[in-house]
Amino acid sequence: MKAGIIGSGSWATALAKILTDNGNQISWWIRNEDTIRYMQLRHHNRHYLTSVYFDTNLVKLSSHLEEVVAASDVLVLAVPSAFLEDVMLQLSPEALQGKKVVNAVKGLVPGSNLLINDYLSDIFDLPLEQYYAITGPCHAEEVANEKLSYLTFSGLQEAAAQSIADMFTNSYLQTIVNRDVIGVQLAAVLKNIYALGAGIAHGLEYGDNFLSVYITNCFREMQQFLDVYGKDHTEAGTHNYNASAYLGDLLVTCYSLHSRNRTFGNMIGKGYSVKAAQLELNMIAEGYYASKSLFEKNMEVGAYMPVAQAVYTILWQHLNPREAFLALEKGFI
Ligand SMILES: NC(=O)c1ccc[n+]([C@@H]2O[C@H](COP(=O)([O-])OP(=O)(O)OC[C@H]3O[C@@H](n4cnc5c(N)ncnc54)[C@H](O)[C@@H]3O)[C@@H](O)[C@H]2O)c1
Ligand SMILES: O=P(O)(O)OC[C@H](O)CO
Repeated sequence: MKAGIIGSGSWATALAKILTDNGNQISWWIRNEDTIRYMQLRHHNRHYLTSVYFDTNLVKLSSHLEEVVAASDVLVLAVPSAFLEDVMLQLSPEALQGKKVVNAVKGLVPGSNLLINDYLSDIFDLPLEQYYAITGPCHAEEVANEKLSYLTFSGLQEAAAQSIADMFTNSYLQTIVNRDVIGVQLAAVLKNIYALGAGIAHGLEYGDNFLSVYITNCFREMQQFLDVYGKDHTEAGTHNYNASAYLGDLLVTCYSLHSRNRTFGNMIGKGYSVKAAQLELNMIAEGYYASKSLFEKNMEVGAYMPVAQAVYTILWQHLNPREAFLALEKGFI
């Protein structure tokens, strides 16, 4: 299977490393011509994971999206959710016909608040059977350093999910395959919101004891949301909450210093404005967009989500973080 990657941030670069380390030839869509020229000359991405060098014989770079999509059987999406719609709308509605689309984005489409599979189904008529999700606790920076990591590949077509996972499996990357393609995506969206909240707590100088209680309550809230959501969306299926795509990703994003969401939240807890934190981070914290999308989505779902709601209200309605956390403290078990 010929693989294509859409995006040039940290995660796209990490996934390109894994695929090319395994000897796969890839087509890679990079938006910026200067970044392409730099990579052709210097063999690494000048902005993200700069220590990762590529065998340029294995990498075909292009800023023409249609070209990359046409050349790929398996298309990996790794653009932050806030830009995904702008990127995908460059394609014709037939462009994804017959393709396997592998979503590595941990987010909802801002505005419509759709899961990526629902968005691709609406715009490109992509059946869920051709759609796969990559989730799990995995920071691009650790992939760059070849530290042992685990990724989960989910899809209704388990055999195809397995063959995609096999393209990524190697000595530093273990893969897990399941059919829970909706649940793992929602868990990934939620954990970004909770990690941002963990960062806020850290910025407010709560300690490790509180953080462990906070994460416990977030994990329960995540399950409550998925349980309520699943009642109206039977395709959501059953979820193994103790698997690494659920609990593991929540833990790594709340605890790791690599986490963009935690770092962003930490600045908010310390008193930065959203704008100032965005400028300082210079990377995308998905939890910021997710908090709004999830808040709106939950108006229909109706799950009890005090933590996600507090994060949304702090970021989007200027609620004082200290006051929000004082209110949360009382409800934790
Ligand atoms: N970084 C990780 O460790 C990691 C791990 C798993 C999943 N993810 C997910 O991967 C996705 C991508 O995140 P990332 O960490 O690679 O982001 P990043 O912050 O490293 O990169 C941001 C990317 O967005 C691009 N960009 C900026 N403005 C744009 C625009 N207007 N249009 C199109 N692209 C634009 C930049 O060129 C860059 O490629 C997110 O959904 C994230 O949750 C990231
Ligand atoms: O750096 P974060 O917080 O965006 O998280 C990245 C990955 O989703 C961790 O699995």
